[in-house]
Amino acid sequence: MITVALSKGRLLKDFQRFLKEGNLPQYEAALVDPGRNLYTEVGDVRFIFAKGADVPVYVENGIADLGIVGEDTIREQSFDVMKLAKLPFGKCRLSICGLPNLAKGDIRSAATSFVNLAEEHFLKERMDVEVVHLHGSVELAPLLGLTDAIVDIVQTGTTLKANGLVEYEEILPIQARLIANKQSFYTKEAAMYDFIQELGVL
Ligand SMILES: Nc1ncnc2c1ncn2[C@@H]1O[C@H](COP(=O)(O)OP(=O)(O)OP(=O)(O)O)[C@@H](O)[C@H]1O
Ligand SMILES: O=P(O)(O)OC[C@H]1O[C@H](OP(=O)(O)OP(=O)(O)O)[C@H](O)[C@@H]1O
Repeated sequence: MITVALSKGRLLKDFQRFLKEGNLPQYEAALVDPGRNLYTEVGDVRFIFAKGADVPVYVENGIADLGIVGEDTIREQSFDVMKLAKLPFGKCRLSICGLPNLAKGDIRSAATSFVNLAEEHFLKERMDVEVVHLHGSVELAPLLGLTDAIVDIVQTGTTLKANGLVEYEEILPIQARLIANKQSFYTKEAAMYDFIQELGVL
């Protein structure tokens, strides 16, 4: 038995579509609507449904052998896991955004849920920017004068446009990643390869 950690949000829906397109009905059917179930088993594969940010925690600690998580999650906080493959879904980007006509030199503060990634970028760019941590609805910050800019995920641009904000600079392209526990390939080699082979992502 191998355990695969999945998020319960948009990446689960994307993975379901991926399974449907990949003609893997046995797994797709099990994931259609887990409801309040936090795990399900299909043959020798157990899927657990976690908060996206917690997926790498289960993989790093060997509770899960594999996991599907956004690149942003495993870049914002480092985890001792194997990054196996980029998956063809969950595509978005982490960008600097703000009100129109904001000059780069005028950015003195930026709100974000990705403090480490934002501070890493501003340090690299030698920009003296105060990073303010928010947990969500980050677009409010420049609208209400909390910060000059934001560092947030942009996918379609709909949220920015709806709030009169513009995207200035992409700092990280993002897509879903398949990650693995470092010991699982030694202890469950055959089962790991069988499942990954079925997904066709390596
Ligand atoms: N518009 C978007 N907003 C946030 N994350 C996005 C977006 N588009 C793609 N993603 C990717 O999806 C991941 C989040 O998906 P996940 O399934 O973990 O949770 P969610 O859909 O954000 O729901 P929640 O975090 O509220 O449970 C992000 O880490 C990012 O890699
Ligand atoms: O470019 P768009 O397609 O508008 O997507 C970007 C928006 O989506 C996310 O918010 P959301 O509320 O969906 O997710 P969250 O709960 O992680 O903030 C993100 O924080 C942006 O606000």
